[in-house]
Amino acid sequence: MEAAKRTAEAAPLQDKAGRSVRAVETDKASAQRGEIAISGLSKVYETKKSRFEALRGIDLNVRTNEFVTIVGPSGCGKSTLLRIVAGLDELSEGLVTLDGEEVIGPGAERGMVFQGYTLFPWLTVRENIEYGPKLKGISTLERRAISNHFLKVIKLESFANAYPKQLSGGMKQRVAIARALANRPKVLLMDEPFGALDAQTKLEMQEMLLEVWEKEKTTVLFITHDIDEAVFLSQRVVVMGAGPGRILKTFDVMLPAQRTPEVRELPEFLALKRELGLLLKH
Ligand SMILES: Nc1ncnc2c1ncn2[C@@H]1O[C@H](COP(=O)(O)OP(=O)(O)OP(=O)(O)O)[C@@H](O)[C@H]1O
Repeated sequence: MEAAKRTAEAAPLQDKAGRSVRAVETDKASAQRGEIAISGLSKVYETKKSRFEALRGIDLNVRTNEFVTIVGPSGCGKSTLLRIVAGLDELSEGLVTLDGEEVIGPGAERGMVFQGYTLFPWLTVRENIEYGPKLKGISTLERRAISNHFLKVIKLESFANAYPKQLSGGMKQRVAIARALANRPKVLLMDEPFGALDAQTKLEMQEMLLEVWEKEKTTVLFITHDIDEAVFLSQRVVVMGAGPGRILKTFDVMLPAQRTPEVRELPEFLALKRELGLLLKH
């Protein structure tokens, strides 16, 4: 027993690329996980005086490792839907499952990134990233390996000891993504994460997110107002309509898997943007 314990303690916590062993092992397992199934979902906001049907009859499956974006007019219920998947809001009817298990509340297997910067201002970048693993009781050494890995992924190694107020908006969102990923979520739920960024930073963040998504193998459900962003990032675009919020149409994005900036010039890219634009006008 003692010998086994010693061996475990002596085992390297990082692989050659500097990634924690736990991270590498979890990656292998994550290839088969992260499937969201939403069926017959309705949401009614009700008070004694009023009743508002925000969502009606939503059916949507997001496959393991898939990147799906939801677009739709303001108020059509995109955030409500995401909050229900996150377990932050309750549905009125229907069912949401993650890998077959009913979602009944928030959970570390579902990471959230919002538009507003939600970093803890009193913690450094590294401490923000290590926050979730620390709550889980992961050792200091292993937490360090996790934060090292994600600092590298988001290319902010030199800002490890900086505080959020010392970062630009784009950098803060990179840390928010790293912080969500440090919990090794099965899915990443993103509500207009780049909505507040300037145009150039937004493009850089989109490319960075795709790199991270490919590396970390996470299912992503992403909300945006920006059609260009939706087409560039995703494998599928879901268009919602309002009154009550419902799914109008789903589009497979038939673009090269490698989304280089040149993809934006392709006729297929422009055609899909046009089609989405027309649908959203009505
Ligand atoms: N707690 C609440 N109580 C009552 N109504 C609510 C509540 N939260 C949201 N709503 C209503 O539900 C509808 C959907 O809101 P939601 O924020 O999900 O839309 P959205 O598509 O994300 O909008 P936006 O793109 O502007 O963020 C809106 O009409 C909103 O006013």
